Amino acid sequence: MALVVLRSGYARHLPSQEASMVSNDKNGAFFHCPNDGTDNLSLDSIRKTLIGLEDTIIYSLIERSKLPLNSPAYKSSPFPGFHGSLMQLLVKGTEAVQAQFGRYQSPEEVPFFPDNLPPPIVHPSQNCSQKLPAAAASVNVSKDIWDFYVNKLLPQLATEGDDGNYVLSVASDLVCLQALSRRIHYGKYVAEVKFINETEAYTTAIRAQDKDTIMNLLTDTKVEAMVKQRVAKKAMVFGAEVTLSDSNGSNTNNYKVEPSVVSRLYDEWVIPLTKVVEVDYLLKRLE
Ligand SMILES: C=C(O[C@@H]1C=C(C(=O)O)C=C[C@H]1O)C(=O)O
Repeated sequence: MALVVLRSGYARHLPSQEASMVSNDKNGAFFHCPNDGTDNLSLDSIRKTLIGLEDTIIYSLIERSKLPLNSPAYKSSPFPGFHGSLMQLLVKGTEAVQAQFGRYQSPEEVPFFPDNLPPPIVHPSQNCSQKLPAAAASVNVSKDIWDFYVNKLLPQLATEGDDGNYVLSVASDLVCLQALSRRIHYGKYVAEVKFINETEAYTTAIRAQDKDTIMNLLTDTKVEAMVKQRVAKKAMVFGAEVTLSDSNGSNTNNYKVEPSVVSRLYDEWVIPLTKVVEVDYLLKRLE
């Protein structure tokens, strides 16, 4: 059985055979477009997308910080037919539904549980989602993202405690994980543009499988410094506690998520993993 969204907008479960015949022509409006409309690749347009994703990531962290840690949701406990944590169960199930709507047809959307995902019944429209060479498909740092999120970031975000809201907590975790993953795997587009802009230099380094040279070619320390400064500032602005009592309307000592947590997140994880994605993509670019 597969979940099908009909032209009428209603969703129905159909036998898989019938579901795979659902058309996704233009009139059917079943099309997928990266919400930034990346029809043409340029470093500026991609960087603009990454800046937009900073907002998405920071807002998602602020939402998660409203709930306590709820640690039982991350411990392995037997569920009928599934041995894993509540978080793993919810992420796996959500990804299975989203896969049917074509979520993982874009190179920047990488599932955390790629095995046995159902086939898409909705495919991206050709006229607006950017296609990358085949090398992009196998570049995947999801495990690293999951590990740092659960083991390093979450304890800094959520206060100790258990209010039993496990499903709300893990649903909020998934929003954070998908935003972080999208930002980091956007490194594939960055790498492609850098390859196009400096094909000869990258080709020589790729042919020599020279990771250090590739890393040096793609690193822009000025941009990285600006990114870290900007995300800390956004955390201050987005996470400021607004009060009606004091003169300037906000209590500047109390942020929903510590700005230093966000800038360290980028410094220690988001930027390094984005660059790992860029290097891994480029090493495969000439295959
Ligand atoms: C993403 C880019 O590539 C690298 C990674 C960056 C990041 O993750 O913020 C910033 C600059 C580069 O070192 C880029 O050049 O914009």
